[in-house]
Amino acid sequence: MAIEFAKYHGLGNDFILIDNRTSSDPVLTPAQAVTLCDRHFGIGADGVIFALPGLDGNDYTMRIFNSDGSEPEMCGNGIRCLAQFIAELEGVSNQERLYRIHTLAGAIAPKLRSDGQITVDMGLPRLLAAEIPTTLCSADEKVINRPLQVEGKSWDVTCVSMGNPHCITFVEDVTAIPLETLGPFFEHHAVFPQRTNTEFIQVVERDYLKMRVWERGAGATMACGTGACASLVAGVLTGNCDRKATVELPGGPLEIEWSEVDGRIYMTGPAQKVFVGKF
Ligand SMILES: N[C@@H](CCC[C@H](N)C(=O)O)C(=O)O
Repeated sequence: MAIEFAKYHGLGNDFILIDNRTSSDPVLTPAQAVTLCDRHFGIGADGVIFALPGLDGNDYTMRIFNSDGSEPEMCGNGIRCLAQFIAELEGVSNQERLYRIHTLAGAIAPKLRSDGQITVDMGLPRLLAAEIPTTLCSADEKVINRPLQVEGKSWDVTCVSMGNPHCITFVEDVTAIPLETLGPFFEHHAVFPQRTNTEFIQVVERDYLKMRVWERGAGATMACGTGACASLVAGVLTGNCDRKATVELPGGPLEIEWSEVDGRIYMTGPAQKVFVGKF
């Protein structure tokens, strides 16, 4: 059986998109996703995203497998790509449109804008240790600037869940971080029972952050939408930044706002189709 796909990216965080609207289960297994994501023997991607029928009154459901086959709860860059992909499937791209998407992190609402950007209501950040989850402190406490020993060094970390877990640490210079060697030690640290995404953040201005990310299940990526949202929240909680800021990633900028009005996080950025194919 031939399966059609479209390749998309959000600031270089790239995905294989599958039209899965006729079935409520992904048409691929996690193992098949690993093969397709391989950059030498497959199509190459940070993950595979499935557009499934909506659940709980939502328009669609998003499921995603990381490039290692694990299934995360949410993906910020991925949901912008999914919204663009769905609009193309529906033949309504280039129009303003709001979708409600069921994810394992709850309902998420991406809005296609007339300027080509996509603004996503990412919901409320979750801050309690039990919600991350982490054993860094007791379950009902927030993890703000707590010391964590990694590779012989003490890092002050702040943990935020955007449905998926993030561990954020503020550094002088993001370019000096040996991401490939350090990243796996954070990801698999014993205090994170479901592993973690890790963001290294340099505060350039209170409204301009530079970020490098080591993603759970995908390694170093060019961008992470949930990571940018979690990092802005961590920046506010630690007094490092304003509630609205540009987060500059290796693949480009995301605009993030933690609304004072409703407490929700809003993320704005692009999604780009690269090519389509069949396998
Ligand atoms: N790149 C994504 C996050 C994808 C999921 C992550 N690797 C996890 O396992 O939580 C984003 O843009 O948010």
